Amino acid sequence: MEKIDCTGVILAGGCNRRFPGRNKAFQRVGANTMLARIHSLFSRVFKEVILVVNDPALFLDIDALVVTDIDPSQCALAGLHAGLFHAGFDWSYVTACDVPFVNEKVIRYLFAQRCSGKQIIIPRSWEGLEPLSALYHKSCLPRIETNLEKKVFMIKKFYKPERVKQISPQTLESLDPELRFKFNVNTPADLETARGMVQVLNTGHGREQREYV
Ligand SMILES: Nc1nc2c(ncn2[C@@H]2O[C@H](COP(=O)(O)OP(=O)(O)OP(=O)(O)O)[C@@H](O)[C@H]2O)c(=O)[nH]1
Repeated sequence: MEKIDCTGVILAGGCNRRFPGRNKAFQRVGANTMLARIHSLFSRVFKEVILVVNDPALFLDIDALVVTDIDPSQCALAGLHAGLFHAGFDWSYVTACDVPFVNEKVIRYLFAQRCSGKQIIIPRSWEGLEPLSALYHKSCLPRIETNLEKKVFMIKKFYKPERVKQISPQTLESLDPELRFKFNVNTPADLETARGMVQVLNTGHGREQREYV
């Protein structure tokens, strides 16, 4: 399938406080690190991939535009801001480096839902909106900047409801039945859960293994 005119933004500048001593981006789920899983899918789907970090020295090997936060607030909103600021396309799909099961069908569906008047196309799971698996238009930048200045860091707080298009959990389940695309790893226990979610199928030759993610 063709790559889409959209930037894939991966946020990887967090403090990993609930994952002490290790950087979540480099933890393995299945055969690859979480970051490598996301980057590999993004490189297939998007014409541009941006990684937003606070310590670029950790990410020298990755084939993506690596940028740092512009705002010093140290929160995911600051990462979203830098990602949209540097994006070469109007629309960006934004996710976090600790979301190992990004889903191409969900991404392409969200992209197809763009319409005039909307600045955010966002999945709604059974738990609520999923701001770190959503599509944002560059025109969100001024409201993000205002909230960063006001120190209102919760991402959803900058949304203007009439500019947001929500995608229902029922629709999402038709694309990703277990809504894995939004599973995120905060703790070592979450990492073990993610590893358990990777189903490995022995094909009969006993050697070749395929992951279903
Ligand atoms: N670029 C950038 N990304 C961030 C920043 N803070 C968090 N993120 C990313 O946003 C995503 C969600 O972050 P959180 O889970 O809220 O924070 P975290 O640092 O990963 O983990 P905790 O410290 O345990 O809360 C993760 O991918 C982080 O790497 C930041 O200041 N800058």
